Amino acid sequence: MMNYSGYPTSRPPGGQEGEPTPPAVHADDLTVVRGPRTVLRGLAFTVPRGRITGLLGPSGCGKSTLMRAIAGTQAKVAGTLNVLGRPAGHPALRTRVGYVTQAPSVYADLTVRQNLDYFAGILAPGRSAAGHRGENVARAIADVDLTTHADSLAGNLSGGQRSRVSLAVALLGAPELLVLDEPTVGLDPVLRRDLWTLFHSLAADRGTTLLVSSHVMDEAERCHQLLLMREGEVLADDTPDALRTRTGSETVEEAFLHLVDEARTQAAARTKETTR
Ligand SMILES: Nc1ncnc2c1ncn2[C@@H]1O[C@H](COP(=O)(O)OP(=O)(O)OP(=O)(O)O)[C@@H](O)[C@H]1O
Repeated sequence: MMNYSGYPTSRPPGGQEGEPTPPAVHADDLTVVRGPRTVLRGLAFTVPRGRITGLLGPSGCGKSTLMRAIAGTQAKVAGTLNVLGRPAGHPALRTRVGYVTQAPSVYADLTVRQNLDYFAGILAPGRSAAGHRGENVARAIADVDLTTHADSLAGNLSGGQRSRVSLAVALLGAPELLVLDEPTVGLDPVLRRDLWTLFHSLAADRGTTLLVSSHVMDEAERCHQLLLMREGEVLADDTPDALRTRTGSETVEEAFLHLVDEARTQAAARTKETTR
């Protein structure tokens, strides 16, 4: 059943039947300060559930900072930032949100399987969960296509393979929201395509929401929804099709450039207005 906002209605844990399911992420007037700089300024956007939202923008525009805020690891976050209906960083979100940083976080002196066994043991400790843990570990390794490397030391893998071990760790708990910071950077085209196929099957078959950052505009075409960022602000929050149509562009890259020019013109007009 859909409600007026386009979100399905269901009974959220502890909620009333018929209440709308909150979006995966809802931000309003979100501001983040890092050191002396305001890195994110007054952001307002929504990330829908069960879809792939691409977070795109040039290097340094604030993508990682926004992802850290959503994952609850960023200090000095002001404004509204709700994740799966709770304030970002809420302890109840720990098992519901998977976050993969740009730097792979795996133990180099353990094999792929040992890394996953270790994290699976933290998620579901105890002897009685051993069978379940084994299944989850095998599934996560297969998901990221590392079955043939399961017994290799993580330290002996390539950078791209290590990133996929990190992704497999995040998949272990079957999170409702996966926040992936530049997961395809440095991967060859075949692996990039395979990862995008995995992202689509996670969304379609498991209902997972994915927020995927990239500074490569052609990856935008693979997303259901886009958040285009520039210099700490959201330029657009729309589908690739709508963005292309609205700006009369052939590609999302062209649409992005169009929006940048539009924002510059508006900023110049505002400056002229205030100096009059
Ligand atoms: N610890 C910090 N103190 C002050 N400023 C910081 C800090 N970390 C990042 N910044 C600044 O915040 C801005 C946003 O950084 P962020 O890493 O979020 O960008 P990004 O879009 O993810 O870039 P990239 O694609 O290169 O990873 C940058 O201008 C960066 O210089």
